[in-house]
Amino acid sequence: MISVEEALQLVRAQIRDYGTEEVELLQSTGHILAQDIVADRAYPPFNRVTMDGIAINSKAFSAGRRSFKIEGVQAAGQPQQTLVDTDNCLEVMTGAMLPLGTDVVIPYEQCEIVDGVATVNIEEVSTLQNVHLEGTDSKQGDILVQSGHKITPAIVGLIAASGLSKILVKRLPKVAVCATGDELVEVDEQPLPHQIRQSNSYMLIAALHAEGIHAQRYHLRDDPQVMLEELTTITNYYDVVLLSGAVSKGKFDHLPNVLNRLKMEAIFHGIAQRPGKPFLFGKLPNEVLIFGFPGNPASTFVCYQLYFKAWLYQSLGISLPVMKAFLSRPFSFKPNLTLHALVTITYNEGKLIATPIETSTSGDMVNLALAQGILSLPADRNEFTTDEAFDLQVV
Ligand SMILES: Nc1nc2c(c(=O)[nH]1)N[C@H]1C(S)=C(S)[C@@H](COP(=O)(O)OP(=O)(O)OC[C@H]3O[C@@H](n4cnc5c(N)ncnc54)[C@H](O)[C@@H]3O)O[C@H]1N2
Ligand code: MOO
Repeated sequence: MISVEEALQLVRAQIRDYGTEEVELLQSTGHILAQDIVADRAYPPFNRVTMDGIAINSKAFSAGRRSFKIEGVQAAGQPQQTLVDTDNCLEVMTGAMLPLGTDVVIPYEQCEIVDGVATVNIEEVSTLQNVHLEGTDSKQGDILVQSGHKITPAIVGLIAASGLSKILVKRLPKVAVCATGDELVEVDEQPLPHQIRQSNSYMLIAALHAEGIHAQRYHLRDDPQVMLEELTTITNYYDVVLLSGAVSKGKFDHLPNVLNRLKMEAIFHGIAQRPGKPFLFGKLPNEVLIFGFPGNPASTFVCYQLYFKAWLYQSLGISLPVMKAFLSRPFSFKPNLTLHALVTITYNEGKLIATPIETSTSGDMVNLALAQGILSLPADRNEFTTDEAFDLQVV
């Protein structure tokens, strides 16, 4: 068995580059930009009114004028108007262009309007108050988002503002998620007393969605010949196969043998950790990667979060956020294994505090569902105090 650190190194060493592809902007969240996003106009593109109210000329105000006849209304979406008489005002709406001849916006709350005349009840104004000046946020031609960034919803908004409905992104791997085991039935089936529903593949596919990956789901029965045939087809089409179950020592844990017959190079099988000890990782002659997660739900989940994501982020050239958190109470764990404790996370006096979730085994999917993070307690000791910070991955 290898250590967690060795396993992570071996996983990260299998970098893959799947090229680039064009995607619809609304399908791009979670992808990595493969082009710079350039401002096709300034931000904001014009002097933008930021309060509903009136626009005046500051010279009139300085000369002592406090009542302004309303010449008209400048709405958002209307071409720029001009204040004809600088002793007058125009009503202006948030998002409108600041009318020519005006340089101060006074909100309605500071005016009283009677019979088409706005009287202001303030004694001081400053030039360009309540105006978001053209080009303050960026100039035309500036790079707004650099290639290599992970696309967030706010970035989607900015790309839309830049006039692109399709963009170039790094192609994500094609992923198959395979549940194994004769005990598994479909979600909408009623299980017999000896059966369970196949929840791990749903958990994995949901986790992959957050990375922008839309995986396909398969169920492999505990029959080595059928498994071999199905995996032959699957591994000819997908870049990565995530399997759950059938990797430990049981009589029906056929996966290691079947993968061996597919000529998989086993990069490792077994990590000194809990959960997820029998994790099997390998690559096929056609470079397809195999993540054989142990079937217990917490094992599948933790191995996905720690190892698959480490590999994915490394391949995409982005960093997986590493945080540190303190235990909420002293903790002891006797086996010489790294314990990936499922935790809830709180914040106290500038520190992240991780509280281990009481859980029975790695088969406990009920308490797994409460986890907000994974706190990794190293294998080299058995007692863990509250004054040392440990690696935390938020899930
Ligand atoms: N003699 C030994 N037995 C076991 C060892 C060992 O080292 N020696 N390791 C234990 C550990 S640790 C784990 S973790 C499990 C992993 O076993 P497998 O990867 O072979 O998984 P299965 O036996 O197929 O299933 C384990 C458990 O998980 C349930 N399961 C499987 N797939 C799904 C799914 N898609 N959705 C929901 N639940 C699933 C399955 O029914 C079993 O209850 O092995 C220990 N044994
Ligand atoms: O890998 Mo197992 O997860 O310790 O139950």
